[in-house]
Amino acid sequence: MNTLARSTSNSVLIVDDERDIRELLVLTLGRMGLKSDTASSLHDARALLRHNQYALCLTDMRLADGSGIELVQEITQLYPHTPVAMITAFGNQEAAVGALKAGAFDFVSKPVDLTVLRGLVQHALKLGSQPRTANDTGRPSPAAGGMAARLLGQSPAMTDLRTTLAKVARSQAPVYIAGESGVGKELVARTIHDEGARASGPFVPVNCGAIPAELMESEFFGHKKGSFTGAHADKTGLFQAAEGGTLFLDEIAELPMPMQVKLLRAIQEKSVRPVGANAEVAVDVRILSATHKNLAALVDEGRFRHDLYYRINVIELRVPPLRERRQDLTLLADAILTRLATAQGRPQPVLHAGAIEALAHYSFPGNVRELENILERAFALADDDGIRAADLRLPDLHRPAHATPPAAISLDPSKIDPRESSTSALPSFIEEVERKTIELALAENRFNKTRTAAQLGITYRALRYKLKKLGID
Ligand SMILES: Nc1ncnc2c1ncn2[C@@H]1O[C@H](COP(=O)(O)OP(=O)(O)OP(=O)(O)O)[C@@H](O)[C@H]1O
Repeated sequence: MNTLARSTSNSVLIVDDERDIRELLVLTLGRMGLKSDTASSLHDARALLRHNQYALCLTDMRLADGSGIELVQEITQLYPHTPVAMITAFGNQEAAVGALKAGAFDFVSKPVDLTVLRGLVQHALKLGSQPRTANDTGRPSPAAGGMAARLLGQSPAMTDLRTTLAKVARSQAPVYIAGESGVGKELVARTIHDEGARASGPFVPVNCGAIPAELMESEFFGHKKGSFTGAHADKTGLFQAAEGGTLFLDEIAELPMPMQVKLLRAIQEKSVRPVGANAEVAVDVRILSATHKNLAALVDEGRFRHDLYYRINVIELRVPPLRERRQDLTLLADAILTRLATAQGRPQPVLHAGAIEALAHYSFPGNVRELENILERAFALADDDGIRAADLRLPDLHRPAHATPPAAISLDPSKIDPRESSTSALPSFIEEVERKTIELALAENRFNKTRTAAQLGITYRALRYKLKKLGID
C-alpha cells in the first residue's frame, strides 16, 4: 500500500484483491494522466482515504475483509466529494444495482472494457470540478426572466425534491420519475441532466408511446442501409444520439414487451446493435425514465417486465401533483405570466385576488401544464386591467378531481360540410376533422390525455401518436 499523504484531486484509489487487476487499472489510468493509489483490502483503503483526497475510487465487490458495498457507503457518508464506482462480476446485475443504491455513482463489469472505464473516469473528474448544485432556491432567477424552464416551487415537497435531485444528479444511476400528467417529470429529468457530469452532453427525450412498434428497434438502436425495406441509408439510433449524455424514456410503460427485453439488454451491456449490423456498439448513456402510470402495478399484472423495472428503478423520484403543493401556485403563475408577457411583448397582467382564490380551489388534473394552458388563454382574453376569476374559465369547481369522463362528443358526421373546409384534398380534410375532434376532446378533459383517449375510444398510445403526427402539443 502506498501511504504517501497528499491532497490532490488528480488521483484515484483502486481497491481490489487481485494484483493483476490493480496493475491493469494503474496502467490504464496512468495513460490518462492520473496517479493511482492501490489497496487490496477494506482496511488499507480506509487508511488511504484518511490521509488523501481522491478524484475517484474504484472498488471491487468482494474483498478479503468485507464487501465493496460497505466501502461505497462509507465514502458516500464521509467523503461525499469522492465519487465511487464498483467493479462487478460480469452479468451480476444485482451487485451493480446494489452498488448504485448504496451511493456508487456508476459501475463497470469485469473483464473491464477500457473504453467504458475511460468514459466513467471522465464523468467522475467532471463531477469533482462542478459546483454541487445550481438550482437550489426554487425561485425564478432574475437573469433568466422566467424564460428558461427551471424547476420552481418553494413548498416543502418541491424543496425536498430539489435536494434529492442535487444528489441524484451526481450519480450515473438510472432514475425513474413517477407522477401525474403535466406535473413536471420531463423538467425534473432535464434538471438531473443539467446538474450532473453529463451536462455538456446531449439530453435526448423520447416519448415511447409515440413510436410505432414496428419502428421501435430502429429508432432506439439505429439501422444499417438496406437492412429492411425503406432503410435507404444508415441511421443513428436514439442511444447513439445520446452518447455522453442522457436518454430520457418518457411514458416507458408504453413499451411493447419485445422492446422491453431489448432495452434491458442495452442497459445491462452498455452497448447496442443497430438493425442489420454485425457488431455491437458501446454506448455511454445515462437512462432516466418516467410514466404517469403505476409501473409497479403493471409489473404485478405481468404487463411490464420485472427485470427491466428493477434495472431502471434504482432511484425512484415522485413529483407531487400541483394540488398537493398549492403554496407553489402563485410563484408558478407569476413565472408563467412573465414568460407569456415577454414572449408577446406585452406588459405583465395583474392576477387579481379573485383569480388567485379560484386557482387555489381548483384541482388541476392536468397539473402545471394545465395551469400554463389556463393562463395562456386567460392572458389572451383579459383586458388591460389584469386577469379576473372569470377569465380563467375554470370548469365547475365542485367537480371532483377525477370525475368520470364526460359523455362521448356528439360530432355529427351529417353536419360536416367538406365545402366549408379550407382544403378539397381528402387526406387533408380528414386530418382537419381529426385535429378538431382531438382538440375539442382535449379541452373538454382539461388536457388529461388518459381521459381524452377514453372519450375518443382510442388507446392512450394511439392518442399520443396522433398528437405527435398532427403537431398538437
Ligand atoms: N416546478 C415547475 N416549475 C416550472 N415549470 C414547471 C414545473 N413543473 C412543470 N413545469 C412546466 O409544466 C409543463 C409540463 O411539464 P413536463 O412536460 O415536464 O411534465 P410531464 O410530467 O413530463 O408531462 P407528461 O406526463 O405529459 O409527459 C412544462 O412546460 C414545464 O416547463
